[in-house]
Amino acid sequence: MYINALNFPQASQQTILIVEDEFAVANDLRIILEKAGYIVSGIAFTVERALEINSQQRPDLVLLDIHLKGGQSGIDLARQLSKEDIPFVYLSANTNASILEQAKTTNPYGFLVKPFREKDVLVALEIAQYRHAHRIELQIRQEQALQIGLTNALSAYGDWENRLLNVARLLEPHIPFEYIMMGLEKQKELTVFRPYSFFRTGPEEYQTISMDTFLQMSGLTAEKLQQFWSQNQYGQLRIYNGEDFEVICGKNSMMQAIARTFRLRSNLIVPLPTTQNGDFYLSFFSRQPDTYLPEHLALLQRLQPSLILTFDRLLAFDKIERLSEQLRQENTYLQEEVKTGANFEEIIGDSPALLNVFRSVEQVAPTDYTVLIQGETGTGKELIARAVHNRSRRKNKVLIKLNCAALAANLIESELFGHEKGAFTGAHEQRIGKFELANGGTIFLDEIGELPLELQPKLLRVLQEKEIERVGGKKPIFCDVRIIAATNRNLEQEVAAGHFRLDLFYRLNVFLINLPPLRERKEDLISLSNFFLQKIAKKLGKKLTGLSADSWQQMQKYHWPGNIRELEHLLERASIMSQTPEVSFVEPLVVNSISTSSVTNAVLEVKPFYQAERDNILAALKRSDFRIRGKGGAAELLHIKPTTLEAKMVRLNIKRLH
Ligand SMILES: Nc1ncnc2c1ncn2[C@@H]1O[C@H](COP(=O)(O)OP(=O)(O)OP(=O)(O)O)[C@@H](O)[C@H]1O
Repeated sequence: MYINALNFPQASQQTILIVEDEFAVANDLRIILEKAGYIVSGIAFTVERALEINSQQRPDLVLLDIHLKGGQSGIDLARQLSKEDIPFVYLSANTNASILEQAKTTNPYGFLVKPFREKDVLVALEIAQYRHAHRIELQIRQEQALQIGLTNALSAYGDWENRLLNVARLLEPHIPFEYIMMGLEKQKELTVFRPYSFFRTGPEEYQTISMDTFLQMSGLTAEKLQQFWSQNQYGQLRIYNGEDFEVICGKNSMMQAIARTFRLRSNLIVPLPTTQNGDFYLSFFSRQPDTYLPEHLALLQRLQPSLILTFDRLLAFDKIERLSEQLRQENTYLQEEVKTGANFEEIIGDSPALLNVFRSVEQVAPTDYTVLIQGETGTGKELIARAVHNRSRRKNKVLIKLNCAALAANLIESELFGHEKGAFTGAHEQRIGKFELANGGTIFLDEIGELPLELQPKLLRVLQEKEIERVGGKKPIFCDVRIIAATNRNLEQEVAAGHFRLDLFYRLNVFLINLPPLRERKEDLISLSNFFLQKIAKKLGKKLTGLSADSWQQMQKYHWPGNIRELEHLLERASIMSQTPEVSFVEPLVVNSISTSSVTNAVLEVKPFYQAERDNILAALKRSDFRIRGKGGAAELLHIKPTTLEAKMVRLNIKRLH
């Protein structure tokens, strides 16, 4: 632009209104303007007077002081002038930052800082006139640049937080705000996306407001926030200034909480309907009660189509990436499941004790309650967990099983919650954890009593907030997972011994299912034996008709410390050895329960529990020739799962012999 202030040909045609309550300043201005050939349409000391003069003669431009006598300020008048498309230049002296911020929101055509020189005034006027004459063209160019900037920012490499922060930076000069929130309105799938909020702390300075920060600043509890959030609803593109803002805050608790926390007084909301997971929205908040103008609305309306397109594409891309990762891991998991043959759900038995358990399963399955299954090893806790899942609304989603005793202590966290690439040595790729994998479905935490104390608060957080955080991750991820936990320990005793957190125990113990040991439901022995013999016959390709009377009698007397797993193993071994269709035990079942009254000092050497456990494991390993798995392996002798035995060996520092 070429400016020749002292020889402006159209100056004499222009009428200027001076709004200034200091007479000396106003008079100086009048002299400068008239000397340059402008016509001064009037001098007003107040907004009211300025409006009066304007109604008689529309000026070509207004020179406007920010601080004026009377109830209204120059900023109030500026808003009126904007509506009427009259260009204006502010005159100001020692104005503080907040007033300047407000003044900026009115889109002035220039600023003149007092005291000013004649030359400054004339140049400012010339620029203002030029800008006004070319405003449409300028606006189009600015909008195009903004549109390109927004698309680039959104498509840039990086995480959502950075992308959206750049979006906020680009929008702020056009749509002022102190606080901005961006996210998906119907966040059924919070895992895909959660809202991002930024608080403007200064020009070009923003603070990311995470959920935790917001909770701290607002004083809300996580539950309350979740409740407000779920009720949050946005309508169409619109402005809430002044009273409208108060009204909407009265109806929308989420908005009210934000407004109270950051002292906000107006809002502009822009929904961007995408084809992915509901509407994306941008919500601008300002500390001034009347910041948002129809022109802001109009600008966003013009930007809307390209923003929708970009968000749609990005969300779809994100979703595909996530789903394919989940699918890949689900596949691996299911393949493992099929290999372990643990996919059946046939629970045999009709003893009153077991029927009671069935009733509990029917009762709790349709709810989303956390279930805690307690029972000795081999009583069928996993079967019951599957039964709960298969009778729940989640039955078509995956049930992920995790044996807390069989995890290496240093990998447990990453197994449960996943990790980001580079989170620790060896984390070459991002990996989603079992909780994320189970999203929408159920997670079965077997041997929960073995969960290390330091991980218990993290599990508690999932139960309370339904949120997980990947190792090395920056943001929490929402997980809609039902939890079923099982233990063969008495968790209450574990709490008393300080091995298990009381708060976690209460969270898990919402609905307790006690699975009785086999010795308390011997009525089931017949049907269980028949069921297993049929299964074994098929597997071995042998004809098996039943058990010998002697074996049957032994079974009735035996106390079954390894419960149903022991029964199955015993029948399998006997069937293999059996020469006839009628199966008999090769070795008699030893009833080795000792009543406390018969215990003598010679029988009972008291050892620390871990020592006794260690000795017992060593004995089993010795007997099995250090074989853990398979028939006659140490795990079978101890009536525990091989994976559990392996974990115990690591914990008790028992090294394998190769
Ligand atoms: N009622 C039942 N009907 C048929 N099979 C059963 C029944 N109960 C248990 N089983 C079988 O017994 C074995 C052990 O069951 P499961 O693994 O569910 O026990 P658990 O209590 O989870 O054991 P642990 O405490 O060692 O984890 C499995 O092979 C299971 O299929």
